[in-house]
Amino acid sequence: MEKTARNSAPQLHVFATVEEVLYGLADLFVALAERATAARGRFSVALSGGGSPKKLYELLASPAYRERVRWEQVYFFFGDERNVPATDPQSNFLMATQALLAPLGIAPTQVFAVHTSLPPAKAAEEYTQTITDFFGEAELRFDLVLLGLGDNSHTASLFPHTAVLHDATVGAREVFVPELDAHRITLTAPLLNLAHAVAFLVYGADKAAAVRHVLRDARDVEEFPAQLIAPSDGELHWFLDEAAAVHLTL
Ligand SMILES: O=C(O)[C@H](O)[C@@H](O)[C@H](O)[C@H](O)COP(=O)(O)O
Repeated sequence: MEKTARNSAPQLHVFATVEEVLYGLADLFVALAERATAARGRFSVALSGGGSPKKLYELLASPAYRERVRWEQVYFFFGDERNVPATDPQSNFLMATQALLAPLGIAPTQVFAVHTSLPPAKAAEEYTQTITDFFGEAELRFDLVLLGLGDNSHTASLFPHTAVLHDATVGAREVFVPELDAHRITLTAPLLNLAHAVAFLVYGADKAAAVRHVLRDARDVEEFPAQLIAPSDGELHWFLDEAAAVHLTL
């Protein structure tokens, strides 16, 4: 049973079980893909990394969902990446490939990975160009950005007390994917906030404090970077299980 709460910005979708959370977000994915392909002939999605989304990707690639999306029109990017080889277990690209892209037979031309074989600064510069080239003269707006939440309230690789939190360098045509440090590359909050839709997937009691910090505590983006995520002209969804949402009153 879903409990939803619409307030000024985030749409909260709280479910009793993780399975229901995953199905709820998978249904949104399908709906957004239909909307985007009808409007723009394609669906651009920035995938999140870490452990939480793996089950979502496996569900989308399962018989329950694989026929409900026109995958040949879906283009995959990464909200952040670790600076490791694409064969490294820490690679977000590897996780998405194993859980989603390979099972669906997604063509390599539809997948835009960070080239972590390059030095981080070069990889960031090149990925910036990759993103701007993809959108070309069209609006520089992902149709969907998927995000997770760390127990320290980071999202993507926007970590507390780091300079990238203040990187507001998204202009008409310039997008910076700054090197966070020698370990990661991340899309910046201003770029993520251009999306037509952003969806957080957060489950488990270990995330409950971070969820409260981000959604209920006073604004303090240095401490709670995920508070930076507020699409300027798009939807913001939080898909949560009850354990992660325990401190929220709906
Ligand atoms: O590359 C990453 O790890 C993600 O971009 C990161 O922001 C992740 O979403 C959170 O750290 C939550 O990770 P879990 O889902 O593993 O808890």
